[in-house]
Amino acid sequence: MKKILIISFGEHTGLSIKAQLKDILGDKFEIINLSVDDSFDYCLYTDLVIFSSEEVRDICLLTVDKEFDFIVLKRVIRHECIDEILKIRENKDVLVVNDTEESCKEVINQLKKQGIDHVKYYQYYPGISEYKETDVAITPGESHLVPNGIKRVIDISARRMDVTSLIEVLMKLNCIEEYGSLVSSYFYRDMINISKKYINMYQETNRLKEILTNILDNQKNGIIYTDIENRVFVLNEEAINLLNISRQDIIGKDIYTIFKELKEDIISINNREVLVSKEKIKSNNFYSGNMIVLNEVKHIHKIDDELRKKERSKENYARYTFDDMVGDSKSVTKSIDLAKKVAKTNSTVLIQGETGTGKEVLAQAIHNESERKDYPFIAINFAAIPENLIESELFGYEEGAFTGAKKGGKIGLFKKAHKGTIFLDEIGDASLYLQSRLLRVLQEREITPVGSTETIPIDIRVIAATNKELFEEVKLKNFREDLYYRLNVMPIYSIPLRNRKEDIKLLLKYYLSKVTKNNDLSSFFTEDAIRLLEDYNWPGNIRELVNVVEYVSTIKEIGIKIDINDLPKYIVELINKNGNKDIFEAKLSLEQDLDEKELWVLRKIYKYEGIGRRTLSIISYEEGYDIGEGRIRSIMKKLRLYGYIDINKGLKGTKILKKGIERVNL
Ligand SMILES: Nc1ncnc2c1ncn2[C@@H]1O[C@H](COP(=O)(O)OP(=O)(O)OP(=O)(O)O)[C@@H](O)[C@H]1O
Repeated sequence: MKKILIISFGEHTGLSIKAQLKDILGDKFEIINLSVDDSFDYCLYTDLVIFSSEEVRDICLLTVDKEFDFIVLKRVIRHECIDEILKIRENKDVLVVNDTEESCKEVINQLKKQGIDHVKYYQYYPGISEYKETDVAITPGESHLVPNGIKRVIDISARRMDVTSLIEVLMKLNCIEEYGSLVSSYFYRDMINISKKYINMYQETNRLKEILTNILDNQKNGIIYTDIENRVFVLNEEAINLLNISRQDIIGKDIYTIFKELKEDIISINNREVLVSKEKIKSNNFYSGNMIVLNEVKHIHKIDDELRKKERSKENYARYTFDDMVGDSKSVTKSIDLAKKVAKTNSTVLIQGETGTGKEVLAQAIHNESERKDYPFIAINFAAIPENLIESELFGYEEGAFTGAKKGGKIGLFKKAHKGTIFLDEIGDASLYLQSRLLRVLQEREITPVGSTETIPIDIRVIAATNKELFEEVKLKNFREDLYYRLNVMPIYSIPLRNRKEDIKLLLKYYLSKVTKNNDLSSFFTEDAIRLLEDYNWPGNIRELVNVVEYVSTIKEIGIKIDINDLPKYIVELINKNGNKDIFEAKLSLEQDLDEKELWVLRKIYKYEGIGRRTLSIISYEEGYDIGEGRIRSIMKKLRLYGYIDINKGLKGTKILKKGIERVNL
């Protein structure tokens, strides 16, 4: 059996050459591999000695003075490993890692010879005293030698024999006839693989190009991509359409032959208003081109419009319509007819009326009957939000406008209401300072966020409401006269329940069917109870009536009608004592309606409007009342039932009502 000896710097290289030879020659030859550091004299008389490189040959021949047959291999970097190296940025420092200095040099030479010379190579091998600090390394199968700190290692595995070297080996061994065809198919296979790879890449690139073109062409915005020299590289259909230019006429052209300058601005292009913006594109952290976006202003308005319509579906939504307004009485019918007419206009509305008469319901119904119904309905209660917060709630603020301001700023309620309706509830409670701010908004129809100098135009309909006699407040100089007249363009009065007694039965029926699904009053109440409820003056108006219905439906037992004694005690006592006259003067009877703890809670709500159950409970412990959160909840329910407070979620919070204030001040 013929023998072949392979000599290389490292064992790894020798083993790889051996494997390649075996792949072609099979087991017909005995193949030994040794390193230059081994003693190889004893086996030099083989049929052929193969040096893995010229450097190896030179070292070996220096130490040996025998004649023997040898060849020096030419080796090449495997094609499948080249792509990764080609992806490295030009002029990047790259470490070439191998087991010895010579083998490092060999790989570097080889890379350069094969034309891969766009990067700067530096050697690294075990024992090197100093080496270039970088974050990319290339190694021919010696990844374990790569020093720490390298982020990307490209393993090109051991280089393979060049075809000419293989033919030389076969000729020296005298077996070219036998193995020639095998060699050609061995290398041919390689070429087929390369071709396959490039065909796949080509197909993939075409597919990606097609996807990219589809994505770009389906954009509503015009998009133009330029290279770093501002030459147009690609653009989509919408850009072609907006610029009214053919693709061929613009590709490769300097973008500044089309646009004088490219700063974010609205410009007119072929009689269309277009918002132009330019952004630098980075690829692997390097500036690689620019993207110019052309956005037709009418599209922006459309998106804004859609967003605002969506906004409506959240908390900024008006639930009530005129269909929800129960009432047959002449006064109510007249008031609803007027409100329906007002709804069709864009005028500011001022709704005045006692608490609980349905001012907010009316405001929502007007909004839903108006052309603004698909846009937000934003309500803000001037009596429920602390004075220092109202300004930023209404007008929003810029980032960093004050300590504690949210990052990115905040959109004010006026801006949120754009295109819709803003409901300024309890406007009579607005401070004089806020009144002057509001006056400006109503006059100028623009807002200035807190901490900003920029004004934002707004298109809103204003509906204000109050349970104060606003004109009296003007006379007392608590309310600005000019603002009063600005608001009082369309005055509507919300009628107290005691002035529309014929609606009481209707309302009882309506809410009974809502709460119990039963709309037969006579099977629910005794006649006396109904009469008493009709006689009652309802100082808390419809809200109080709703609470009473909720109360009686909770305590009602099956088969037993609600009688006078089942009604809330305070109603019965007031009726007995006063024959339904001068209800608010019946202070004595009221004194017994709340126990000490209940009164304490009412007082705290009066003092700290908007206060929550949890805080109330904590304060109660501090002040020695020891009232748990659960008990506070039931006390609050009772206070609401008695018409002393109104419990709202969100911005409004818990609010003391007129009747509650009177009770506290007894
Ligand atoms: N016409 C109506 N028909 C049926 N229910 C009504 C009607 N008007 C008001 N309500 C009901 O009465 C209650 C109080 O209404 P709303 O909050 O609109 O009164 P308000 O006058 O705004 O009160 P406040 O001045 O205390 O804010 C709500 O539960 C509402 O559903």
